[in-house]
Order: sequence, then C-alpha cells, then structure tokens
Amino acid sequence: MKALHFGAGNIGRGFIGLLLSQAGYEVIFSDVNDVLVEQLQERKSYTVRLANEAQETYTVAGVTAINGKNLEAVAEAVAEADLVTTAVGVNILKHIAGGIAKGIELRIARGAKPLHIIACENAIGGSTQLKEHVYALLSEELRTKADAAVAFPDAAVDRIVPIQHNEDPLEVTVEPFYEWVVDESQMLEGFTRIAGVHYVKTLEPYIERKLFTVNTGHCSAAYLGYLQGYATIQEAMALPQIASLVKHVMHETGSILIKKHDFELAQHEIYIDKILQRFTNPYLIDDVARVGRSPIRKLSVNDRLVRPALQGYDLGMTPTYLAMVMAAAFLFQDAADPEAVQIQADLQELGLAQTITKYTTIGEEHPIHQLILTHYEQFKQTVSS
Ligand SMILES: NC(=O)C1=CN([C@@H]2O[C@H](COP(=O)(O)OP(=O)(O)OC[C@H]3O[C@@H](n4cnc5c(N)ncnc54)[C@H](O)[C@@H]3O)[C@@H](O)[C@H]2O)C=CC1
Ligand SMILES: O=P(O)(O)OC[C@H]1O[C@](O)(CO)[C@@H](O)[C@@H]1O
Repeated sequence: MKALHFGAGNIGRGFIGLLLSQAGYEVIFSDVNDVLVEQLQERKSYTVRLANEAQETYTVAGVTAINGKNLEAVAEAVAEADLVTTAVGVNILKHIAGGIAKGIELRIARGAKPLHIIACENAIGGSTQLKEHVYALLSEELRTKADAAVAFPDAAVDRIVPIQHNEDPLEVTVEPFYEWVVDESQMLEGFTRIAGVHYVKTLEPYIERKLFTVNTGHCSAAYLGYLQGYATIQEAMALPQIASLVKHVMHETGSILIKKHDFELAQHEIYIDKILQRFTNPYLIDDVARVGRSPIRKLSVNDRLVRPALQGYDLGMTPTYLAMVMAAAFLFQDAADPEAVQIQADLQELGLAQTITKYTTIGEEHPIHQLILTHYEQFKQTVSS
C-alpha cells in the first residue's frame, strides 16, 4: 500500500509518516524543500526519537520523496497512491491542490480505486477546505466522477513536534503522546482502516476539544510568554502567573466545550491536566515563536481563540481569558513571521479597534471587542512600566 504524504516537515515525518509506516504503508513524501527531498531520496529512512526519559528511537524505513514543485510527478504519485495525507499548513493547502486535481483526473481516466485524502492540519474542516481548492480546479464532469471516487474526511491530529535542531536533518524528536481522529462519516463505503487512527462518526467534539484545549492553551502560553520576554514555552510555563493564566483559559474553553458537547467535567479536568504536563515536558524545547506563529490565522474567526470566544458568548458566558490572549496576540512581534509583521503594520495604520475587527471579525459594538481593547491597553501599560 502506498501513502503519499504532502509535507515532510515536523509533523509529517514525526507523526503521520511514522504512523503510516508502522501501519504497513510505503510512505512517499512530497515537499518543496529540495534538501529534504534529496536526503529522503538518498537515505530512504529516518529516525524518530521520543521525548521521554528512555529516548526510544524508531527507524522509519522504505520511504522516499518527490519534489512538490514537479507538478507531473505529484499528479502521478496521487494517481498511484492508496492514501493521500497532508501536513503542510492550512494556508498551503491551496498550493498543493493543483497536483492533487491533476492526479484525480489521471485516476478517473485510468479507472483507479477509490481514494481518501486526509488533511492533518490544525484547523476545523481541513480536508473539506482542501476539497474546495481541488474541486475549484476540476470540470463539472470530473467533480461528479470524483464524488464517487475520492473522499476528503476531516481529521484532528495531536502530537507536539517542535522545530528540530538535530545534527541529522532528517531526525525528528516528538512527544510520546499522539492522537489522530478521522471522521468516518465522510469515508467511502468499504474503506480500509489505518492502524493507529481513531475513527469517529462525528468529528466536531473531537476537533473542538483538541483545538480549544491543546492549541488554545499552547498559544496562550506563547503569547503571554512573549510579553514576559521568554523564548520557550517551557520557560513561560515555569512562571506560576503564566501557568495559572493558561489554566484559566483552558477552563474557560472547557466550560464552553462541556456545555456544547456534554463532556463530563471530571474527564475534561483530567484531559486539561494531561495537556498541561505535555506543555512542560522537560525533554522538549518548544519555541514561543513556533507556537505563536501565524497570529493572523490564530486570530481568525474559525480558529482557536475567536471561535470558542464567540461560542461562549452565545452560550451566555463572558470569555475574559480568551479576550486577554487575543489582546496578547495583537502584541506578538516576530520580524521573521510575515503575519506578525502585518498585524503590527495594521495597528499603526488602522489603529487597534479596526485591526481587532479586521482579523477577528468581531465588530466594535460587540462586548468581546471591548474586552480585547481593555486587556490590550493593560498589557501595554505593564510592558511600558
Ligand atoms: N508541529 C506540530 O506539533 C503540529 C503541527 N500540526 C499541523 O501540521 C501542519 C504542519 O506543521 P509542521 O509539521 O509543524 O510544519 P513544518 O514547517 O515542519 O512542515 C511543513 C512542511 O510542508 C512543506 N511544504 C510547504 N509547501 C509545500 C508544498 N507546496 N508542497 C509540499 N510540501 C510543502 C514544507 O517545506 C515543510 O517541510 C500545520 O498545519 C500544523 O498546524 C498539527 C499538529 C501538531
Ligand atoms: O501549527 P500551528 O497551528 O501554528 O500551532 C502550533 C501547534 O502545534 C502543536 O504543536 C500541535 O497541535 C500545538 O501544540 C501548537 O499549538
């Protein structure tokens, strides 16, 4: 069985590639990083190291790579694959859609077997978004044929894989925990299960629980840590004041999740505690810049801050801590992060009130808008004093 995986980066090699290989797939990575592609082609294997006391290592063998810039090669790989997965970043999905669309066209012409394409990105409806990009490139006739032959089940993926600083450029250190949940209601009849994947009939509770707890909590540590001058999540979480605020944010989203999805309170507390331990894993060093990266995406309406805040507000709650983290996100600066640079430019040009609305869609008349403004001003005063 062949799996084509787009994105041979941290999560691609450290989680999806490893799991698919262990599940019996021959993994072919598609990436646009020439060095990475050449290394994978030459060496055909790489090492995954667990960030725990034992530091167990796994060899992922029998892998190879194609260059994602070569559209024909990508299309051919899509045509030949038994499974396609991605971990490129949700904003990159549109850039891989061309090769996938061409590959689907080839599959249909050749009468190939049905195919599942699973986007493993930190986003609500990642595969559905990819499908929209791909379908926009297909004719109506091909779209109708693809409806019967290709499915894009949404997924939630959870494993912390920081930026790597290993001597071996292919080696990747990952936290021991992982969870990959796939929406089986979006799969084609008679699909083959991937060992290690948890299939569920309704994905929303799983993706929201993960995104609003792991990802909301993590970016809270990053933005609050940044304001205190910390470079890593581990340093930030060592400050009791930040650890306590992060916990408050996770309890705030927890109340929303429990109300919306009927989760059991005690179970959710255990879930939060386990995640807090994962954030402070002493065998990992995770940069504030990575966890806070792409603040425009993280402040967008369907992502980890605004979506739970608006849901909480609609449920009659006041999302004070989420608003505080949004305020901190507007203060996050990183010259190497184009989204952080863009927000700072907009703050200069448009002012705070309009910038908040531009990125969060929350109008100036909304109470959450006022909360963000208030927290922002408070942070500004603390930072300048
Ligand atoms: N690192 C983590 O802990 C987790 C990351 N994720 C998600 O996984 C996705 C990837 O994240 P990371 O692995 O951390 O990022 P990364 O930057 O390490 O990997 C992304 C890879 O995609 C490649 N890429 C970019 N454009 C491409 C294209 N057009 N075709 C093929 N490959 C292309 C890059 O060269 C890079 O190797 C993101 O959506 C992230 O939110 C999800 C869960 C955990
Ligand atoms: O990849 P993103 O969405 O920029 O965010 C980084 C996130 O990746 C993770 O490492 C895994 O989901 C989180 O811990 C962190 O919040």
